Amino acid sequence: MTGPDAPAALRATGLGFRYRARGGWTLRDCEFTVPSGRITALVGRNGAGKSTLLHLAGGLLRADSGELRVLGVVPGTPEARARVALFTQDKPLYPRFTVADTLRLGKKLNSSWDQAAAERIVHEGGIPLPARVGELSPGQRTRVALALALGKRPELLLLDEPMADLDPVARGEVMAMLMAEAAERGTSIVLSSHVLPELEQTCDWVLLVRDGHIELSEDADALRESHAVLTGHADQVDALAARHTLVHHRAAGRQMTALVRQRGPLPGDWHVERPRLEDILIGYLQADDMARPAAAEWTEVAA
Ligand SMILES: Nc1ncnc2c1ncn2[C@@H]1O[C@H](COP(=O)(O)OP(=O)(O)OP(=O)(O)O)[C@@H](O)[C@H]1O
Repeated sequence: MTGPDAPAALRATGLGFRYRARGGWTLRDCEFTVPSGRITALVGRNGAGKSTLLHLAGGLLRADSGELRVLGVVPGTPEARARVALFTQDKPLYPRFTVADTLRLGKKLNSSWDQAAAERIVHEGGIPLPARVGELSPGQRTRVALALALGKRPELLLLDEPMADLDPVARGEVMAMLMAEAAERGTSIVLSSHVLPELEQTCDWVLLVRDGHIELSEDADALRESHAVLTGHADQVDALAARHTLVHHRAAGRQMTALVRQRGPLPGDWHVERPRLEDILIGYLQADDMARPAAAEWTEVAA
């Protein structure tokens, strides 16, 4: 179901998770809602917790605290498994199977299987159906795994760095395919990626994870409208920070460039530019560095 009454694609309340072997919390107090029918960019620095979040949503891991719902249901239940597809970085496929065997298995396991859609995805990559999966390149295996995920005709598609092994042409094709899927079928898509320019045209919702917390869960256009890149004299920074949220700033001599979330009219003595989504995301990701102690301070903390 899509539309205003549809349950959220993802909803988390107080969500927490820790890997037993590791001890501390990997995700903590996560509160967010991703509406259905969106293409969501899941972004964050290495180790922020993106894959963990997708594995929880896909039902491969269980929350240690709080609650996560996918399309209004508990992840990993038969209902959720029927409606949600998860593409993981390790792409678990049987290497001795041919591509045709793999799609046959997809058909056997999924009542809503769309063989034509799955075959189209592998054909577009020039992958012969009789080829053995174990003899394919990583990028070709990515395509087969995507064919399995999309052939299932899921209502929610969770993709963990699907572009990582693809060549530039294939990346464009896969992005176009995902946009068509969302536009034609209303499929909700959550896509983790480090390639920010590719998210600019595709994604209309942003979920940004920082050190196991959700920092942003917001409409992409609303983010563009509420942020500004300002350039001006560095001695104005305190006045700026008093009125607006300073996400990230960088000084070069007396000049300063700042990414701010506006909390009202901007003062006139700054040069103002509207940022691209990529600029905003980089600003938030760089803000991680400002919040972290420098290397020497890490040593002190550890000592
Ligand atoms: N199986 C595991 N056992 C123990 N710790 C893990 C395991 N998987 C991930 N972690 C840890 O959990 C944290 C979050 O990892 P996760 O893979 O979710 O991050 P990520 O945001 O997807 O990173 P990346 O962008 O590098 O893929 C990291 O500190 C990682 O070391």
